[in-house]
Amino acid sequence: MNTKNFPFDIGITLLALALAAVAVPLLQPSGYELTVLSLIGMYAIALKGLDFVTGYTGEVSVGHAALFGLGAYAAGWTNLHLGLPLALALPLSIGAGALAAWLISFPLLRVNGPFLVLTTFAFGRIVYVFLSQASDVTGGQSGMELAPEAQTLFGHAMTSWNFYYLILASLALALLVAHWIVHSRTGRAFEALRDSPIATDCMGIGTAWHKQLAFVLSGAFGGLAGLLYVYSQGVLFPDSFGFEMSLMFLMAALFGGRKSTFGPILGAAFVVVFPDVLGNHTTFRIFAGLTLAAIAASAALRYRATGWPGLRSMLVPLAFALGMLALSVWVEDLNEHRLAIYGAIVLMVVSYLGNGVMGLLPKYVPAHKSVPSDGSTGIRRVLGAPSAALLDVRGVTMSFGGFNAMTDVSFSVASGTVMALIGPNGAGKSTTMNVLTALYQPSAGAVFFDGASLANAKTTKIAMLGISRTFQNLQVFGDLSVLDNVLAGMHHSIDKHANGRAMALLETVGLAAHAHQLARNLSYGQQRFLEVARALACNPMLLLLDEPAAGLRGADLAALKALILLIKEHGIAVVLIEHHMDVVMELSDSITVLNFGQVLARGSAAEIQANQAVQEAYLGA
Ligand SMILES: Nc1ncnc2c1ncn2[C@@H]1O[C@H](COP(=O)(O)OP(=O)(O)OP(=O)(O)O)[C@@H](O)[C@H]1O
Repeated sequence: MNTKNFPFDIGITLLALALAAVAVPLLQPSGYELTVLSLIGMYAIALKGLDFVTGYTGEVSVGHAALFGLGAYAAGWTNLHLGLPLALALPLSIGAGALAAWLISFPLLRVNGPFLVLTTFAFGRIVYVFLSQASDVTGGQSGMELAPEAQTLFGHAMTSWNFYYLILASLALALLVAHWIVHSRTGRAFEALRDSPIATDCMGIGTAWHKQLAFVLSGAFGGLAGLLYVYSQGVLFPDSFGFEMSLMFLMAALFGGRKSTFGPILGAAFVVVFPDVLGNHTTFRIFAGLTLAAIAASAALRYRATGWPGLRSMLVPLAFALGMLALSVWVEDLNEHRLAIYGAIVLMVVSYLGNGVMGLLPKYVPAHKSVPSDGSTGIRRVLGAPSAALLDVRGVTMSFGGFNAMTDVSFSVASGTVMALIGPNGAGKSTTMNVLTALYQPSAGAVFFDGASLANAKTTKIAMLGISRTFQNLQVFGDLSVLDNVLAGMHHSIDKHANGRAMALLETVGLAAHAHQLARNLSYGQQRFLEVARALACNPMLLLLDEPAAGLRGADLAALKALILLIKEHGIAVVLIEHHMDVVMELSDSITVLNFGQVLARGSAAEIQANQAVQEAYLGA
């Protein structure tokens, strides 16, 4: 990804912020209006932080307000008790948010789904109870009030204008930093782990570390927003950082739109301004009219792009916007229905506009600078002397609660050769691959790779040592582009030549024309080839292919055979699990047959074909 070319999203957002800086004085806002704008800015920074977690790694946090609060209280406390000027508390607030997020990330790593949400909830509660009960430190429910000098810049009074510009500048900076992070290999890793944690680990990227990093970043951004909050408000109350606030952050993040630069600003504006909009008849009518216009325009654009299916997806939002306009015209007193309308709007956006309000805009696809292939195959040749037993599996037993999926399995694979692992369904072939990549720890036996034992080696370490794999149940990173899937495989070797080499790999597997497409839009067969390209991007010495020909026919099957031979020519050892016997017999230098978790036979293709026991157990069938 090219971080020097600002795409549309960040460019437009920064331009909008710059225009706001120029235009707001012309509108002669009141102090109150400036305070509202400043609040939107602060919340947008906190929301951008939350987006690392919700948007990029795909987790849900309902404890974000606690990080915001800790940043605010850390600065407030040091100002009150140690006299540290708030203007100098920046590292402290960012550090407090980041540290708390790092600590909570340890229990979060152990859980998923609803348990993860509950853990963030519990964290938020603990922080809230601390802020509201530890009166000696935080002032408890009576709050923490700072001296007026605290809100100065080294003695110079700060006006609401000063705060407005300070927050605008901080927001621009926060958006730029976030943009830089999500467009780096780290951002790619966040998205990879969201789509397939197993594949992420198997490419050596490290799911756990990147998940923690996303939480730490969300804490750092939350802490920064907290500092701006205490600096501009001068007082802190625990209720500003409780569960309701966390929920509001989450709602605003989803409302504005995930993974969008402008989304957090829209989300923040919605939660700050909308209660006022609803309180006034005229403003609500204007809002309802503008909403209908925006949804109608978006529906028209979708109709033009994709015809009836595009329009159909917008019918419910259109009906909703019409209903809201009718309501704003006919119902006199909206005040008592305020909360219901608020809830209905959130429900609508979250359920029917998957990408939030920003999803209403036509998808902007930046013109990709087509990076040419570097002209090679993209496959890294294995250097050094070939090894007769690059992979040496010795007496491995893998037991699941008393059931042995593998019993005393031994085989070895030489560099630059193809060894097929065949056998009936349930024979233990995929289990073997899972043991080789440390997704399972064997109950007995040992695995040696390139002369060293893999005992206790983690999945990511094994990838770094030179073993990469594909998956029987496809594990592509669906929401990344095809090119980014391959670049994710180069996580540890990324350099300025990476794009050219990734394109070369895509050319080698026949997917160069699809480089900028989302991987999930590829056909099943194309995704199989993409997994091979991604695994090759990790520079393996040993490649494990789990049923690469499943679902392939005709020309694709021939292309796969040629590809496996090419891989072998580069000195890479291949373990091939396959049910297509023509592929196995044509390509294999040796074959190991598994049956009920045990090695039934070993030998060349001819020997295996002639083996009576194999005939009976597998080939005959
Ligand atoms: N995590 C697990 N827990 C319990 N049993 C498991 C687990 N993983 C695999 N097994 C069992 O181990 C046996 C071997 O499964 P495995 O997936 O390795 O077979 P396979 O040879 O790859 O089959 P197929 O050709 O159908 O993919 C099966 O009986 C399976 O149910």
